[in-house]
Amino acid sequence: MDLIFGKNKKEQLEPVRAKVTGRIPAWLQGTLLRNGPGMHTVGETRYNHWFDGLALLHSFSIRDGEVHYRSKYLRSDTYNANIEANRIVVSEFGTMAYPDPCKNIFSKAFSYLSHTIPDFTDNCLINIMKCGDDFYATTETNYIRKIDPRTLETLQKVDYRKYVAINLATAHPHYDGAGNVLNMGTSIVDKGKTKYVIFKIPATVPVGILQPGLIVTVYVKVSPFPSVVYYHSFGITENYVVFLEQPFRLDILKMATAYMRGVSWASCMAFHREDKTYIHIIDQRTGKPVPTKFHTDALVVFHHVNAYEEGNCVLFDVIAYEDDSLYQLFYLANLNQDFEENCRLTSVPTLRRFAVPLHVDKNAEVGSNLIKVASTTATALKEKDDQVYCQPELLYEGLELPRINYAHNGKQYRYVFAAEVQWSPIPTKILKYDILTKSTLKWAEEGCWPAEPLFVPAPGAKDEDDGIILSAIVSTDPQKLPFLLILDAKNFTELARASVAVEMHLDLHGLFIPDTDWGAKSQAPAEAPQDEASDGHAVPRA
Ligand SMILES: CC1=C(/C=C/C(C)=C/C=C/C(C)=C/C=O)C(C)(C)CCC1
Ligand SMILES: [Fe+2]
Repeated sequence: MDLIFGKNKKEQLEPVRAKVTGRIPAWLQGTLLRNGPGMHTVGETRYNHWFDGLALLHSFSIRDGEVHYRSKYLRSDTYNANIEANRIVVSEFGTMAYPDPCKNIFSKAFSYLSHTIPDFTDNCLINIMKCGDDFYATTETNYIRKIDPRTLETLQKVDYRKYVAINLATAHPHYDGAGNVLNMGTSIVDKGKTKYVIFKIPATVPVGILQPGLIVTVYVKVSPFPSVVYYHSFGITENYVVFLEQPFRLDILKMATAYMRGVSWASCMAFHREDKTYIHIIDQRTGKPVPTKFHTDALVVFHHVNAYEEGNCVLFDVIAYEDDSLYQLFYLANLNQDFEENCRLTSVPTLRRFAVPLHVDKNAEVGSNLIKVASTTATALKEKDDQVYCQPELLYEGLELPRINYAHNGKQYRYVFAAEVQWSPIPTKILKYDILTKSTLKWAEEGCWPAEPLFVPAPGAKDEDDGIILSAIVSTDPQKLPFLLILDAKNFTELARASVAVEMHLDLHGLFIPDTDWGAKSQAPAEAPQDEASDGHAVPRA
């Protein structure tokens, strides 16, 4: 397992041509760009957690039935400082690092006191964000790194704090129809208060870099210090934002002393199973929340799947856990040979649908179900003190890394594409879940670990599932090369696979850039391949 998780991956700087079998649809022209941790050891030092690894970008360029692969480490300030020192000198989620190991406790304390809130890492390893014509690697701190999606070169470092008062921001922004970015962030101590901020980055950002003043704050929710909710994503409907105040919290007082105590940020996070989860529904135009206090049981959600409005309700779907075991399992010490034993989730990720009434009749009877929508069995029960208790509908058990046809984001939809996971967090299958018929289609192959399945719509698509699924597959079998899998999203049959003789890493998230999307200013990139497929086999043209 260390081969897949802990081993440092080599970059593939020159595009390498993949060996394609099957037929790639002629319309599929563009670049699949993805991000994830690729290096966990620097010199003699090793990160503790898989989410700490240095960001390794990789891309599959698909053009005229051919596929070219390349990968490059994000040259973040963190990467450069580590490589120069030949050891880990910047703290990450699960690893606290000390730039100068000779410093005693007093100088450590001084170093802390001179940074009331630490300058977090710019190791943007989680996702890729599109802003106008620009692309950024993202993580959950205040930094994003602009990248060149063609060459995977690292460009400017952008500090969100220059534009909006936040210390943390999600790596899962949303986009509206005009391409404006909607994201959420947290200001951890602003005049003694914690603020959750919804902000917008207009798509008209000038080519180059974010400009001050271009980020517009939409909503700020304030909660008393020191409670800081940890959240990894949020949901949007046409008019609302769905924000889950889950009892999975960062303890700011612990964080303030973590550096001195020599413990990681991750150790300052805790799940409080005795608490409730509060559901906030915020009007995007006014920034005002629906005033009723909606709550549900304690849960942990990393990924929102989709949300939409129906019959005076907001319906929203999430992948929910009953504890925080997911983050515990990704400590590299667990991801070793005894992986099967060490790596059992104590709670299986489940797809759950919540229904929240937008208007609550003050006279409704206590105990009555306020949901009149026929499409779900989720309930919202009126309580004595005008609170509403939401009980979700369980749709499917054992899935993570959900994706949808993004044209249906915020709207009614039918299909969830995801990786199937059971008691271990490692995906072994790709799955299509039909919410209407509650049926599934699956793809699996011996020893194959699929990445998040990404849906790309076919041109002129009519049905929600008219298109293909892209997933990068790594294998536990050393004889089997990693490959890009292309499935027909309708019936889940394999259309093609593109194998590459490289060390591919298990990644997290990414996006597909159709060639038609490259800014008018530039052409789709031409590849100058180092020809891997020149072994005489014909590369089929669709
Ligand atoms: C560095 C750092 C953080 C990083 C968190 C990361 C990197 C989380 C990654 C989560 C993933 C990959 C989840 C997948 O489902 C915090 C805790 C926000 C705050 C303190 C500083
Ligand atoms: Fe994520």
